Amino acid sequence: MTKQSETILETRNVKLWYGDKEALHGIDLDFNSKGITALIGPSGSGKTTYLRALNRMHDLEENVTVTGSFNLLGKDIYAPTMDTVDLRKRVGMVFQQPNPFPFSIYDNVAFGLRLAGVKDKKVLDQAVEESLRAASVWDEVKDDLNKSALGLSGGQQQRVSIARVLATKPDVLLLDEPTSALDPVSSHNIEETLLSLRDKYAMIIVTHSLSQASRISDKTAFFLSGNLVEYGDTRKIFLEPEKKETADYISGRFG
Ligand SMILES: Nc1ncnc2c1ncn2[C@@H]1O[C@H](COP(=O)(O)OP(=O)(O)OP(=O)(O)O)[C@@H](O)[C@H]1O
Repeated sequence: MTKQSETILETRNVKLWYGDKEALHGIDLDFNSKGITALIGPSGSGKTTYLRALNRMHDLEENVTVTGSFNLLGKDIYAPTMDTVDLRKRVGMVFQQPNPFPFSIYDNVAFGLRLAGVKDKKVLDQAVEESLRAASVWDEVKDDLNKSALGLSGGQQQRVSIARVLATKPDVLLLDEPTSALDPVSSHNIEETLLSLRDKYAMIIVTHSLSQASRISDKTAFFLSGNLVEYGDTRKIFLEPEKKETADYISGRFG
């Protein structure tokens, strides 16, 4: 990371239950305002569960209980007064499957701004271009902005999904295995896009790919059975992990 960064998001003693099954057992993690944090760990270790708690996606499910503190720049994410639409603009989510809406590329990227009441065409045009440029897909789509986003390749759709999130000027981007449905070239393009954004945003990425985590992340958090086993600089986690479980996972002994 080249720029100075501060803590933007602090979580403490995060516990989460699906019904009466405790899936997270008290996670403490802080995130810098710039840079990429990878959440790694075997299947079922709680990575996605934790990620979705960060922008209250579990509110949409029944029977989920979340406790602990979630502090986004001094504001309690779970405060009853928190507007979840606003929260999800500030803490945007990119999913595993590219998920463009079935309308034009332009309308996809302008969606969040229009929802926020922006009508001025000049403002929208500028935000759409800036966001598509930031997501490294502008050159490929600039002549087709009025065509359906569903006609794009999976990799282009995923970069348009990233542009859609960037358009609302988030503080934090959550990325849930954003390349796992993509071919190697498209995955590489997404990684390059994320690297180009690391000096501007806090990004938290769930990934099953240890090579991806080591290539692109500044920090790595290793989850196991609903616990955070180890967290630190990615180089340190990969080269000199402190815990045996981390070393075993990194070296491919399980998971
Ligand atoms: N909607 C749900 N209802 C009940 N249990 C769930 C639900 N979603 C996840 N779980 C359970 O919570 C635990 C953590 O799952 P989670 O999906 O967060 O793990 P993960 O590390 O992201 O796994 P993966 O890498 O396979 O996506 C698992 O035991 C899982 O079975």
